[in-house]
Amino acid sequence: MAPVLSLPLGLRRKQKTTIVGLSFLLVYVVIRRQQTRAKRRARQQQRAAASASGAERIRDNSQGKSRRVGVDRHFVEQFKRLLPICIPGLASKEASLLAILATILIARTWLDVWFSGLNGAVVKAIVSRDRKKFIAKAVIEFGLMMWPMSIVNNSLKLTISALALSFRERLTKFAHNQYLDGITFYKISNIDNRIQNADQLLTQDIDKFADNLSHLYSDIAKPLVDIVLFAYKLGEAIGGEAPFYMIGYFFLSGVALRALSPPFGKYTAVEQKLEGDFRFAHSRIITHSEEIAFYNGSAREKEGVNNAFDKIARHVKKVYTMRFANGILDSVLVKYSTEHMGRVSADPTKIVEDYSRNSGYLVNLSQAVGRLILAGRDLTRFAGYTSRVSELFDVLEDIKKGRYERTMVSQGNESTSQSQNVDTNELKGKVITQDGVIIFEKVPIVTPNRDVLVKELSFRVTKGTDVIIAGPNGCGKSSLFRILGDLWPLFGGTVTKPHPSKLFYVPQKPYLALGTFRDQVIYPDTKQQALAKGFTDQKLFELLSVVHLGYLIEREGGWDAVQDWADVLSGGEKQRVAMARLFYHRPQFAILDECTSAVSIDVEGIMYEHARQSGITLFTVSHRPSLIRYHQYLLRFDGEGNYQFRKLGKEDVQQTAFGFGHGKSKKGKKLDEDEHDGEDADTDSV
Ligand SMILES: Nc1ncnc2c1ncn2[C@@H]1O[C@H](COP(=O)(O)OP(=O)(O)OP(=O)(O)O)[C@@H](O)[C@H]1O
Repeated sequence: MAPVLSLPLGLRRKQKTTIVGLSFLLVYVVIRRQQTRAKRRARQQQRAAASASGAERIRDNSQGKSRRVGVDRHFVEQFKRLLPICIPGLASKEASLLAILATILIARTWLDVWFSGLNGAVVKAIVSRDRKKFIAKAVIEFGLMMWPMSIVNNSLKLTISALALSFRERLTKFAHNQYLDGITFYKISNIDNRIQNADQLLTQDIDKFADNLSHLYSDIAKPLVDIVLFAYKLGEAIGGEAPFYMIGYFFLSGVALRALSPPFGKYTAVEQKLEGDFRFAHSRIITHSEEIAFYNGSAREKEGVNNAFDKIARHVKKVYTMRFANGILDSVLVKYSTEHMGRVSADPTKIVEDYSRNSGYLVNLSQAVGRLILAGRDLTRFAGYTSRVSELFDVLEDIKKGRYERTMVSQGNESTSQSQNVDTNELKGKVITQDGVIIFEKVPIVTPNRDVLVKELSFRVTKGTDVIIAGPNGCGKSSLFRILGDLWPLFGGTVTKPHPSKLFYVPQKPYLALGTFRDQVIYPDTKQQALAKGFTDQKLFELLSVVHLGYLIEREGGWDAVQDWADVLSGGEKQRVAMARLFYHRPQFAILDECTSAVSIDVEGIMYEHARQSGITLFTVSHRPSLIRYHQYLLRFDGEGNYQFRKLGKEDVQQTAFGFGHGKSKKGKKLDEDEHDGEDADTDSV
């Protein structure tokens, strides 16, 4: 404050020497601090490379390494990529809003200049005891001025809110287009494991990024306009020295603050991730409330959510303690240095007017420079959100291009984890689209972790030939379908299959969508699409009767009833709805993955018969030998990497078991490891 006030005006030699000396000292401290930090960072990177990935590590997509999130070149690159999404062009709504905001900010600065002048005139009127002038200035002009001031201030808030919402809308729609493009939403959480909580990123982080961006524009643009204008006005009134020294002082303070501040950008990104984990822990309790209640698992779950929360609390505590120390520094270097000063003149009343007006300019100028420096602190927080949002978009883009990255854990003497990049465009597997047939030729069944479950699988199934698939838990039965459905990458061989619209998957736990009861049966079609296919409610009722669910229409209040269907229907009812859905779609091939496990054997038989009559060829995964009778072929895995594909005979129908143990199958070898396992597949083709 005081030293700052006296610096610009009438500086003596001694004072100038002190300033130069202090500046050098400051620069020295900053450089030393940067060096220490660089060393510490290098040590941290070494440690990070040696150890497994920790929760607090921010990953660099391109290299899978830890890196500091802050206002640096990387941030600028990320920001440059996000900006065109937020502001797609000069003719866009966002560009217009920015132009309006700029106009309002200039109007606001102009009003501040007016206010400083008015302030001087009011003080002069008081000192010269000019009652008339006092009333004209302090009461009338001041009163009138409140109107434009208030309109401008509120317009500022309105425009910033509109801008934030527009940015959020652009980013959210952009993200949704990518996330829900094909099966990207599946791959982002099942194949790639760079992102843990995509929901948190899509909801909270995008919102915070948009909000920060809209404020940042005014937080930076307004002080910049203020600095130019008030520096000019002040220079006009008291000469150029004052604004020069003041800006110089704040500039040095800014450099010092930047160097001494902890990496708040990184902390923001970490905080968001921890918030995501916490939310996820709670949403799991809601999703699995019934199972948890039956197990009486509340104490265990409480431990889980409390742990997730404690991590947030510890982190936030660390951050606010650092913010406290940093805030003191901010205040000392920037905030409290924004005081006013004046200059002596001849006429006593003019002196007061000048003093008051120039003080106004000076306060405004110093506040503007101060705000600009403090905006730098907000910028580091913004860098955290930028990093999170751009990481989401990077991963989405990678997945779209067929690339994924996965941290895999290898169990050896020591359990280690390493990141692996897979570019599916470089894989040797080939897909041929052909109606009425499914052929696997030397296809390895490989998990995204590169565990080889079956080295080479070959079989051929034509339309009308139903196959039952058996094998111990974890041998790769569902994995075969994940490969068939393009969920998992095809590492080799050739798969010939009909267009995906002619394959239909019925899982053990059917998905029930939000919406009416009709929506459950026709999912993912809409009512209009169903009607276009000729499915009136009457026809749908016939399908429902096949699976013995006709009573539900009356019980639940008709086809248009909306309920939380996952809660309302029993396990068996859900599975029967899923079978009705299968009959509605009538695909060429149906993959039935333990989808009748909760259905009574008689109703199961009726459903299987109906599927055959409808011309749907079945691929059934089941541990129930009672289902053998509905199939002509058996594909049997032994859990050791071998399989058998053969025709079923009469004697098979009498079987009471598939002849496998119920234990977990042996984990496959890694894809890159040498593989010498013998393959005693007894293959047959249909
Ligand atoms: N997303 C995934 N990423 C990595 N490995 C996976 C993934 N999903 C499943 N696996 C692994 O693949 C192996 C085969 O799983 P799969 O679901 O095909 O077994 P399954 O034969 O259908 O077993 P079950 O009879 O128990 O349903 C298992 O060891 C499992 O841990």
